[in-house]
This record gives sequence, C-alpha cells and structure tokens, in this order.
Amino acid sequence: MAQYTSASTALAVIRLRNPPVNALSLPVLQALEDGLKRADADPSVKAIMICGENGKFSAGADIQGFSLPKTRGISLGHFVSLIERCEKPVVAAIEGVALGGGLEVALGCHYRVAHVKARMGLPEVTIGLLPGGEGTQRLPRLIGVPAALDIITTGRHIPATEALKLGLVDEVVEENTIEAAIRLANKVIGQPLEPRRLSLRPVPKLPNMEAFLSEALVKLKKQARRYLAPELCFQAVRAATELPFADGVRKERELFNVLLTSGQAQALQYAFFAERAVQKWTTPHGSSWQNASPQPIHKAAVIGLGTMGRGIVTSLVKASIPVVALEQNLEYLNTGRKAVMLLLEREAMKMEQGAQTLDFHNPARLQFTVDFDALRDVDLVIEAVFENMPLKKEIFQKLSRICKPAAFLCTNTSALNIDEIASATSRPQQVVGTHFFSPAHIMRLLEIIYGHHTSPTAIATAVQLGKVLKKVGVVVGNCFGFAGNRMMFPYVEQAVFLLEEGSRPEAVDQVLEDFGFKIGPFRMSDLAGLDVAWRSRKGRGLAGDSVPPGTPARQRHGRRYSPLPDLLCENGRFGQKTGKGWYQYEKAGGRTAKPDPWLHNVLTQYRDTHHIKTRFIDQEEILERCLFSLINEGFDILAEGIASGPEHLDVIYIHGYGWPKHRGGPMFYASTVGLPRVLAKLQRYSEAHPDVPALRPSTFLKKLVAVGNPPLKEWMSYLSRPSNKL
Ligand SMILES: CC/C=C/CC(=O)SCCNC(=O)CCNC(=O)[C@H](O)C(C)(C)COP(=O)(O)OP(=O)(O)OC[C@H]1O[C@@H](n2cnc3c(N)ncnc32)[C@H](O)[C@@H]1OP(=O)(O)O
Repeated sequence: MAQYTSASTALAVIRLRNPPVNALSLPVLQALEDGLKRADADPSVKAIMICGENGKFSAGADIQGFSLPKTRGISLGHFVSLIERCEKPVVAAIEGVALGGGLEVALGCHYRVAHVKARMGLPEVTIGLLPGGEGTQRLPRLIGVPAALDIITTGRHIPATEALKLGLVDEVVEENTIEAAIRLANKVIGQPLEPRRLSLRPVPKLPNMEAFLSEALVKLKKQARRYLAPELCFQAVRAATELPFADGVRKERELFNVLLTSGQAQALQYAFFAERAVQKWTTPHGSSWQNASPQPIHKAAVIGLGTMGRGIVTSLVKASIPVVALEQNLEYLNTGRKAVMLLLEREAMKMEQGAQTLDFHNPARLQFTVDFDALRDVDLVIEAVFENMPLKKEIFQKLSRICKPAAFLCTNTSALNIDEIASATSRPQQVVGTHFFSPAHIMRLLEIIYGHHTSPTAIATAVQLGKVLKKVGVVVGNCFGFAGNRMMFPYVEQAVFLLEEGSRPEAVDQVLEDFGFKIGPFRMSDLAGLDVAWRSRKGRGLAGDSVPPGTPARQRHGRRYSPLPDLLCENGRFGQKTGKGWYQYEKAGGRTAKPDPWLHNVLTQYRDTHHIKTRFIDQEEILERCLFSLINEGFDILAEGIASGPEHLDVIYIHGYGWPKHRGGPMFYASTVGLPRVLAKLQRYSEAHPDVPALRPSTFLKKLVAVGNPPLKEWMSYLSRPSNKL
C-alpha cells in the first residue's frame, strides 16, 4: 500500500503502492502516515522522499471509495498536514500523474521534482467535487489566485513544463526523477523548512483582487448551467483570499461536504466509470474486447469532404494517421481542400499554445484526390458521403474492388442499415459503421456499429481507431438510428407534439436548457438543419410526394404524426443556414435565435385548421414527455441487445447529444427519478395520447418496476435471454 525503504542511511523513501494508478485508499494513507512516523522517529533519517510505484505518483483519492460510508469523514487534509509538519525535509518525486489528492499530497511536501512527461492537476471539479485535501488553500498560496483558480475550476491537467513556469514544481527532469529527487533531498538537509510550508505563506496579493474575483464568478456562472462544483470550487479559493489558513480549510471542508452529498458528484463519478466501462465492449454473439485484436492502421482514406468528412480528415491528421481525402470531382475537391486546410490551421494554432506542432502540409500525410485508385494501399476507409443508400452501396461496391482485401470499410452514417451497405461488398466482415458527431474533429463520441457479418477484428479496429482519435467509442448493434438517434427521435417528436398542443419552441427549449442541455431540441434542429431529417422522412414515405393520397395530415401508419417540420421546410426554412427555422436569425448562417412571430401565427392557424384545442402546458409535462419518451426507447434498446448496458447509452448521450454530465446520462437520471415514477408518468401520458407508441411503457421498464426497481448496475441481469435482433 505504501512501501518504506531507505535510499541511503540518511534518506527514507515512501513509495505509494496501489495499482493501477496508486489511488489514495484508506490503507495507502495509513501506510503513508506510518512511514512518516517511522522516518521521524529514526535519528539516522535526515530527509524523506515520497514517490509512486510503476512510474505514477498518484491519481488521487480512490473514487470508488467516495460511495463507501466507512471512508466518508476521513480527511485527506490530515495526512497532507502531517507531511507538511514533518521536521525533516520531504521531497515529492512526481512521475506519470499527480492528480487530485495525489497533487495535494505533493503540495504538503516541502519540495517537488517532476519528470518532464508528468501531468499534474486538481480534476475533482470534473467528478463533482473540490480538492478537499486542503488543495484549495495551499495552491493559491504557491502559484497565486488566477492560476490556482483556473486549475481548480477547470480540472485541466497541466504538463510539467507549465507546472515549472507556474512555480508548482521546483525542478523538471528528463532523466531519472527518483535520482533527481534524492539529489535535491540531500542538498536541502538542514535548511529551514518554515518557508517551504505552504500553509504558513500568505496568498499573493493582486492589485484588483475583488474585481478579478467578481469577473471570474460571472464567467463561471454563465458556463455552469446548474453544475455546482465550479462555483463551490470558486468559493473555496475565495476563502483562501479572505481567511487565515485554518478557517479556509474549515470552509473547504464545509463546501466539500455540500458537493459530496449533492447528487451531482454521484452522477459525475458514475459517468467517470461508465466511460471506462464502455471500452470493455461485448456483443450478444460473444465477441468482446478480450477476444478480439485490433489491426494497425498505418494509412486511412476519407470519401466525401462535406461537413462530416472535413472533420474526420482533421481528426485523422491530428492523430498523425496519413490520410487520402477523396471527392467525386475537382470542384468539390477544391472546396473541401480549402475547408480542411482552414480547420487544420485553426487546430495547429490551438496546439501551438500547448507547445505542440501539427504537420499537415506534407503530401505523404495528407493527400487530396478524385482518383479511387489512390485507395489501393490504405488500411481503412471512412465513407462520409450524404445519407443516400444507393450512393453508399455504389461506393462500397467500388471499394471492395479497389481496396486491398484486408482493408476495413467504414461508413459514417447516422441511421442507415449497415447490413444493407455491407451487402454491396464482397467482404461484409470488414464493414463497420462509424457514426461521428458534428463537428467531427471536436465531438468526442464515436458510435461504432457492427452488422450481422462484422468480424470481431473489425469492431476492435474501429474501437482502437476511436482511442487514437481521442474519442469515446461506444459499440452498438444495427437498427434504424442505432442507439443515439433512435432515442433522439421520440424526444424531438414529443417536442413538436407539444407545439401542436399549445406550447412554443422557446418554452420547450427553455425547459430543457434549464435542465442542463446546452441547447434545446428546436435550437438543436435549427443548428443541424431541418432539411436533413426532411430528406430522410421523404425517403421513408412519411413526407412529400411518396405519401399515398388520402393519408390524414396528422397520421402515418396508424400513428400520430406532425407535419409541422415538413411545413417549415416547404417554406424554405431549414434553420440557421437559411436564417429561418423554428426561430429567426439575423441572417443566413446567423446564430442568434429570436422567437419568430411568423411561426407563432402559423402555429395558431395550424391548430385552427386541425381543430386542436390549445392548452397551457407546464414545465413538468414538457420535461417529462421529452425525457421519459427518450428513456423509454433506451429500455427497448437494452432489451433488444442493441446496447450492452445503460452506461453505454449514458456515455452516448453525454458525449454526443449534450446531455448534462452532472445528471449522469438519461438512464442514470431515470434511476435517480425512480423507475416506478417514470413508468407511472409514461402510463399517464400514454393514456392521454394512445396513438403515440413512444409513450407506451417499454416491457423491460415494466419488468424492472415489477421486480422492485433494482439499482442500475443490476438491470441487465433481469434480461433473461438477451435477444439481439441481428
Ligand atoms: C477529501 C478527499 C478528496 C480527494 C480528491 C480526489 O483526489 S478525487 C480524485 C481525483 N482524481 C481524478 O479525478 C483522476 C481520475 N483518473 C484519471 O483521470 C485517469 O484515470 C488517469 C489517472 C489520467 C489515467 O488515465 P488512463 O487513460 O491511463 O487510464 P484509465 O482512466 O483507464 O484508468 C485506469 C484504471 O484506474 C482507475 N482509476 C483511475 N483513477 C482512479 C481513481 N482516482 N480512483 C479509483 N480508480 C481510478 C480507472 O477506473 C481504471 O480502472 P479499470 O478498472 O481499469 O477500468
């Protein structure tokens, strides 16, 4: 847990030991305390070094432990103070990571030496907490309020070189950190320790401290959207500027306890482990991350340089994978090339700020072509043309003729049938869906869709590619809309039905934005472009000329249907790009949404035409109908084996659909609301709207309620025979 050894007669070494990341569990902390006491009591020991096993200092408190009652109330600060009070110099040798409590332990030490590749930070805010080991009080004393506030409220990891500039570490070394720390420890034996004890230092003054803090708070509040931790982190740092150390620590503890019991911390910690759980993918056929090996991707190709293709090329270049970018003709190629170069220049500028470089002018790294023959030697192709099945099939047929037999063929589609696309090739086992989210070089989600014939190797390769591209890859089965969009359809459908019944886009959006979404469903549709879904509805016979004559305006296939989105498109209102959609914008391509009297009039006329009695719809109904219909679809997806667990759906929603992370994802949210309540509400709404299948409670949800509302992690065990549709 923490190993005590001697580097020489004069130097005691305490090595934190708790694989894989030396998390500070209770036994680790107790062993650290024992080591300190032993070193203190041994007159031959003149200095102490603290390091971590296996090249990692420590990733902080054991996050699993926060939910265990026996570890609550144990103060990390007690151990950090013990280090600081030590009468012999204590040096931290930081390799790998020193995060959260790990960095707080290092801040208790009198000196810090870091390896050049080490990363440091206080990421507690990202798991709904604040640095509760006196870090909010020591860090501002060491590096000043602006830098400390930035590190504490963003949770960002900082590289050792930046840490040195900030004064967070005393020395950065390229070679052996332990030896450098030993050298430093020997050098400082006998030097006074008072100036090295951070708790005794004043917080460096700023001429405009009050103004600085007020401005920082306004900025934080604007970004926070009911996410508590950043603001409480701020309050703790402000306490450091106003109170003596001991009072500041008391305030830190008080605020920490508020966060610990807020519910948001649980949601964010759930999300932390969910992100890691989805990496361990499985399919209902028994293939999994354990029995499939990815193939290396030395060179890739992207077909189609529209919005998605441009982002995908940018991601690949950033990940140092040589890319061939292909378009159908020179005109499109030139437009695409300009757009890609612009994106890459912006990315290069961002990377330069972090002292990194991006080489994209070398044709061996990025080649633009209209010639399919240039794809002969690539290991993987990502087709990113628009959503048109015949076009995609034509491309895949060509690819299976041209590409080498081992090449993987990926399709970037948001809804289309992977099996049908794969049927156009001679190698369906190599075909896999890779659903990127726009903008593809920024959004972290990658939905990876396996078809009936997709090989485990193809899945593993797509997952590995996702990791290399720094995405969160989630493996799902093949169905219309896969997992994410399939859940999104009923959500958007409810939003539109609510308009028919009496609400307005701005009212619906407000409720969902207050819940924590970055943008509500109507602002989102305007941003994405209403024409995309319109084209898809026309293709599926729901809108346009393909609807059989005599079909009732508000019904399709015996279900309720709203032609309102079609009406907008027929009027050329495609959203932001045309300057008009559910809202009006200052110009085509404008971003500031304003309520539109035109739309309000149309809604009134529409309700009159269809004899819909307008009623007042309260916030609770808006929230529940939108969210519970989405969650209901999630239960069906789980029951069909399309996703392997609720965590997968939650990760998809957090990283692809702007679901507020501090609410843990839709399925976690359902578990906090309580499944009996979700079921009862769905039953009520379904009775009121019997022609809306999305409100009819899922059989799986009903089963979970019938067996007593088990905790989320047990849900999947109630699916006796996971039945995959494939
Ligand atoms: C009053 C007390 C207050 C204390 C404040 C704190 O210290 S709170 C904790 C703050 N620390 C963090 O938030 C760090 C979280 N960890 C990470 O960011 C990353 O794991 C990492 C350390 C940067 C390593 O990333 P990498 O991609 O290399 O590996 P994984 O993320 O996959 O992690 C490997 C396994 O380790 C588990 N794990 C990581 N950190 C912790 C932790 N702090 N507590 C418990 N477990 C942790 C992670 O879950 C992985 O486990 P698997 O079982 O292998 O999936």
